[in-house]
Amino acid sequence: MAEKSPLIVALDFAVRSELDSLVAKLDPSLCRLKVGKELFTLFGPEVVRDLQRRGFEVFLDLKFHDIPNTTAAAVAAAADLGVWMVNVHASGGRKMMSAAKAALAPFGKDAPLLIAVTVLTSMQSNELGSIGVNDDAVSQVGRLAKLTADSGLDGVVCSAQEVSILRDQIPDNFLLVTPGIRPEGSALGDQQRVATPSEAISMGSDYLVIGRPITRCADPLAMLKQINASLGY
Ligand SMILES: O=c1ccn([C@@H]2O[C@H](COP(=O)(O)O)[C@@H](O)[C@H]2O)c(=O)[nH]1
Repeated sequence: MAEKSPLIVALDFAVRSELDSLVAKLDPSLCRLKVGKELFTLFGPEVVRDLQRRGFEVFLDLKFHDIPNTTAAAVAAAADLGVWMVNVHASGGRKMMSAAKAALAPFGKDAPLLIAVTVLTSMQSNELGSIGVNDDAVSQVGRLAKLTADSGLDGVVCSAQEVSILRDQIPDNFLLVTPGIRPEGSALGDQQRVATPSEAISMGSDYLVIGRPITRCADPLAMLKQINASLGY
């Protein structure tokens, strides 16, 4: 078992005071934090620096998806910011992902982990045809995970439902980061391919991304501690 909790709390907030009030209750020994598109668009890199000053490792979840030159520059900018993890969309292709990985070479051991999003956890297999994918989610995730590994990245974002199948297809140290985590009794919201924290860990997820079930519950700290305890942390 890893020494530190595998939980990454997704900070999806529009109101700065609500963010600050939650973060003040958390502790870097309990979780890492994820800054996504909403928070970064509203508050910019300073919000990342603020979380880092408080001792948190930050996953910058901006899911870059652009031509190789632009994506590589964006990933290098994230590395300059000192984030722990950053991501791109695997559907940007091999050239884009390889360029992003190459852009991290100058950062050496200080480079962030670079992972790629496969199929969003808000999508079901039956929606993939509408975006030109004539396969189910498991097959498409497997295809994009292999492409990501071949492009030299550190791992993928997928749902916990694909993890046990993926483990047979990818290198041992390839990271599987799984959102769509819902503790028993939590509302699914827009998530479709879901698992409980214990299911995700027992299937082999390395990191669990959890937002609303923690951030929108009456006592976020108690919920975070309860999930950690259920996983043995
Ligand atoms: O496939 C994906 C990729 C990213 N996410 C992000 O994870 C969190 C999940 O938040 P919840 O409130 O627990 O649903 C959110 O920030 C997404 O942008 C994802 O859900 N699925």
